[in-house]
Amino acid sequence: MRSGSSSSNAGSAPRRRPMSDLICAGASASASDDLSRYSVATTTASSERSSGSSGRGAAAFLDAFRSCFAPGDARSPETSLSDVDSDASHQHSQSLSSQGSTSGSTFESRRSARGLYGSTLRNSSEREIPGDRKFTLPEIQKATKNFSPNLKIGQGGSGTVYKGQLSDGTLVAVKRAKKNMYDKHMGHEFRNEIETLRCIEHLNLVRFHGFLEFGGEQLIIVEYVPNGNLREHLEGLNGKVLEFSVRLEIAIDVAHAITYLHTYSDQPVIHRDIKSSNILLTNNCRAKVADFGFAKLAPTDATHVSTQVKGTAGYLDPEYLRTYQLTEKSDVYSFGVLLVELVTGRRPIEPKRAIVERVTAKWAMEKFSKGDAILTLDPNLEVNDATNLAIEKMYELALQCLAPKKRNRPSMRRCAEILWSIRKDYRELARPTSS
Ligand SMILES: Nc1ncnc2c1ncn2[C@@H]1O[C@H](COP(=O)(O)OP(=O)(O)OP(=O)(O)O)[C@@H](O)[C@H]1O
Repeated sequence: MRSGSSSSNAGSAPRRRPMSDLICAGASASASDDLSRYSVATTTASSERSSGSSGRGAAAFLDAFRSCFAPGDARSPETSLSDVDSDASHQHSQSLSSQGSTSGSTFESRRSARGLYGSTLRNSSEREIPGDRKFTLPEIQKATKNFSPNLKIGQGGSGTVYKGQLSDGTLVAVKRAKKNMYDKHMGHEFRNEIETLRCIEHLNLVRFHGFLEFGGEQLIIVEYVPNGNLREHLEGLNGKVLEFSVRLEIAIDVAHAITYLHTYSDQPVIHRDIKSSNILLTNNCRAKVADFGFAKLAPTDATHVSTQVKGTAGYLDPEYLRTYQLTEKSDVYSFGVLLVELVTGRRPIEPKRAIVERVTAKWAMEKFSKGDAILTLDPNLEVNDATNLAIEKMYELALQCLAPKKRNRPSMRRCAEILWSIRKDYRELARPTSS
């Protein structure tokens, strides 16, 4: 299905939104206009980005995907993961020790030249990023009741997240960086998140309000997203099962968000940490992608940037692990893992299961190849014709996203188009028939 499907996408469903909602504020052209405009920009930016899945068959993908997990491959996700994270079930972000080459230096220097990197943040006195809302430390202390433990809503690798309410009533999430004077790397990560957040605006991305650095404090103030993260929902922590149709919508929201990052924003951004705990949900279960701590601006004059490997165990692109060459396709790989997670409800790595089931994506793709995809469906979900077909199609897409070689993975834009088509078919089949 091509962009024409976006018009069928704009029909009667209650939660449907115009494409203009999905792209950067200020864009007003139709969905297909926007898609083709940015498609051209993408193609010229990088030859890598212009390559699609090239119509390869599922079997070929599966063979290649299997080889990714072949025993003895020192770079296989299983090996890498155990090296990286002995307690994979926690899925904390891991910064791998391997340092890549410096072929991304052009990219880094261009970034510096643009003033995107460090220039406004070098001094330690209080300041705000130009153009963003101005915050003061007392204001944020008041909003978070002086970082009250009762208002703590999350703990990540680089800091603690608090809920807060500004004096005008706006609810915000305040990310407070870990205080580690000796860890320059951590400061770098935190600033990276700010610099990235400044450049982007999209309905399915957590909105950036501002930044504050004062004395030893580094604070990021973003939109508060009230309904927890996707991982919590898949685990049923809020007491309700996330219905299949909602999971499909979430997949589409995330695909839109990453498509925007890769193609619509001023300079393409690679998120590098797409995972279920970074997908936040609104009360209507719309998804917003968060956590730009690892994000990197994609090079527009090269096919990749060589960089230190970062990301989360279970979601990491094996080719990036092997070559340190980062492209948008690493996010596509992580998105493939996320698709499997949405269908199965399982974490990407389940250390307590039988060996054949431990790496969820591998297990699910094997079942899919034998025609048993339905056996992998989250047991909390109802099996019917609509889900049956949708699972098959979602796995077909997941298999392409999980292709060991990035050139065989689809673009995120293509993923979104395929998911629109899956949603259309799902709705048609799920509609009650009048007898
Ligand atoms: N804007 C927000 N609104 C509501 N809750 C949030 C927001 N940002 C983060 N959280 C909550 O805080 C948790 C931790 O977020 P954070 O981005 O710091 O770390 P993480 O992604 O879990 O881990 P890491 O940073 O190590 O990858 C999230 O999983 C989410 O539950």
